[in-house]
Amino acid sequence: MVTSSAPGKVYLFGEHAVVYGEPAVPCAIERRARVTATEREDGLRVHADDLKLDGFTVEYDGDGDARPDVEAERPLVEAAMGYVNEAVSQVREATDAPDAGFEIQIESDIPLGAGLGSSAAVVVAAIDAATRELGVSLSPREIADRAYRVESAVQDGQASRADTFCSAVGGAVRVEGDDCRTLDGIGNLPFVIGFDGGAGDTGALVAGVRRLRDEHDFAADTVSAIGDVVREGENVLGTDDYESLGELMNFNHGLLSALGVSSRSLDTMVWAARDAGAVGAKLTGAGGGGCIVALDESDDALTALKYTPGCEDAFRAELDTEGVRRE
Ligand SMILES: Nc1ncnc2c1ncn2[C@@H]1O[C@H](COP(=O)(O)OP(=O)(O)O)[C@@H](O)[C@H]1O
Ligand SMILES: C[C@@](O)(CCOP(=O)(O)O)CC(=O)O
Ligand SMILES: [Mg+2]
Repeated sequence: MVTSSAPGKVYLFGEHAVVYGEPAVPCAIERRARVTATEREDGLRVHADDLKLDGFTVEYDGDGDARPDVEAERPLVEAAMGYVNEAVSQVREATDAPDAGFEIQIESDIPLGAGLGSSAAVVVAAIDAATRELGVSLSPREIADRAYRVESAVQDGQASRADTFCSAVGGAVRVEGDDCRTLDGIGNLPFVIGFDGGAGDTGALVAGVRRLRDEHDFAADTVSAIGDVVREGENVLGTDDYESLGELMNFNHGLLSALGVSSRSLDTMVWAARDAGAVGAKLTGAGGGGCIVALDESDDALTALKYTPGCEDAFRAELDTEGVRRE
């Protein structure tokens, strides 16, 4: 039995545009998914108590047929289980054990589908735990690469390496296409997170941006403009010029909003944080609902968010310099 954990993340800049080759800067945060893998005879048994569908267990027989212990529509179960299924396929391939069976237990402090990278954290931790369980230890970069293939498969071929690389190596990173690097000397930015209690469908939101980008030149320009914001942000990162960083975050949010991935509650939280003095605020991740990230050294934005109707939870997020690790 092996337990591994991996962190979630916020995007300082660049989500969505990163799918089309623009750079992005996600930062790992101290909220983790923990996955325990135990080898079993055959098939796959998954316990995911945090997965809404209110916590359920799915057992797969040797033929890959899912038998959930709750009444749920099959497509719903399959959608929920996609990441774990694909992660186990990657483990079987990496360990050269096509028939390996696993009991997988998932526990996570990262809200699901909220833009904090729960999918990447679960997949990265699952690949690490299950490969180690079979006596194979992959480097964080190899795990990141396999986890990327999982996200790509589940999101219909439309994913970037950003979330999975960030979760595997930790800290602040920069991803542009296949080029993935760690950013040194960033330090702890004063991140405040607001969570509306909801979630967005990453695959559908990514597909929506793709459609707009295919249909309109101005939408393609909007995606490129996000890349420009990131490139400018890189010049400021590592300095203590939070004002400029914040201004660029605000611009990034506006561009994401133009691409249709914000929501009323995300906008409300963004404005609550700004009105309380945050130097910048934007949605993080795929959008549609879920989380915003604001930059504020004082406690004012945090307090304001806690009293903002529609904001279910607000908390500070510390940079997590550690990526995937065995527990
Ligand atoms: N604790 C968990 N247990 C099982 N599956 C999880 C868990 N957390 C995340 N997942 C998987 O990740 C999906 C959410 O990923 P996604 O839509 O990319 O949002 P995000 O990565 O922003 O949280 C869930 O639908 C589920 O399949
Ligand atoms: C929208 C996107 O850029 C980030 C999605 O992040 P999350 O799964 O919502 O945490 C998609 C991707 O990079 O694969
Ligand atoms: Mg995700």
